[in-house]
Amino acid sequence: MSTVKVGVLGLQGAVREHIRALEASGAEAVVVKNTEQLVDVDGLIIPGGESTTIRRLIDKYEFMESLREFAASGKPMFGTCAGLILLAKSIEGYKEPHIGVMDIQVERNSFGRQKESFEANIDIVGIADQFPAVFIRAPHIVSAGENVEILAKHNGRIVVAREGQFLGCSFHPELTNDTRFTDYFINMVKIARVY
Ligand SMILES: NC(=O)CC[C@H](N)C(=O)O
Repeated sequence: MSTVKVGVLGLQGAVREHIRALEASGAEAVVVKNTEQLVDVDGLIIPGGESTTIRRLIDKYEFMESLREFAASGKPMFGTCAGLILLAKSIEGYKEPHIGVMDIQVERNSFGRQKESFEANIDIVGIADQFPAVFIRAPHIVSAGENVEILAKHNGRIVVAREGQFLGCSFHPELTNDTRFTDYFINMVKIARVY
């Protein structure tokens, strides 16, 4: 199977780190800075960073319609940390979601009583045992619709989920050298492209 091309939304956040991780996993990686580039990629990662800042830049550069069209096209999307918040259909304390395509409700900064950032080894169904997950002011998934598969929890809170083409996690897989999470998403993109 030929290489897949995966975009990383390049408005703010851990963009370079995802590019490096994708390349380490053998995919072609593109920093997406304008809407035309979306047409050209087989899958898209929305990185971690600051969800409110990314949202402001999505509006400023008029990305929202194209992102929703991308989702409607069925191509895989992977949101990490702030990216998970951007994909969610519901955000606790907010009237409106951002992109709002994945059937989950999230709460921001929800590991607040622990250190601001921490690492934990977690088992993720179908992806990895003992994955070194780096949490940085991380959100968690409060509830999920019936078509959402819960793939991992940490301290009883949902931190990884998948709904068909949408994959989301609370932490930063791109900040470790463990390629298993990125490999899994690349595989989703390969399968989506074949069928
Ligand atoms: N590391 C992250 O992406 C943090 C997410 C950030 N706390 C937010 O709410 O957007």
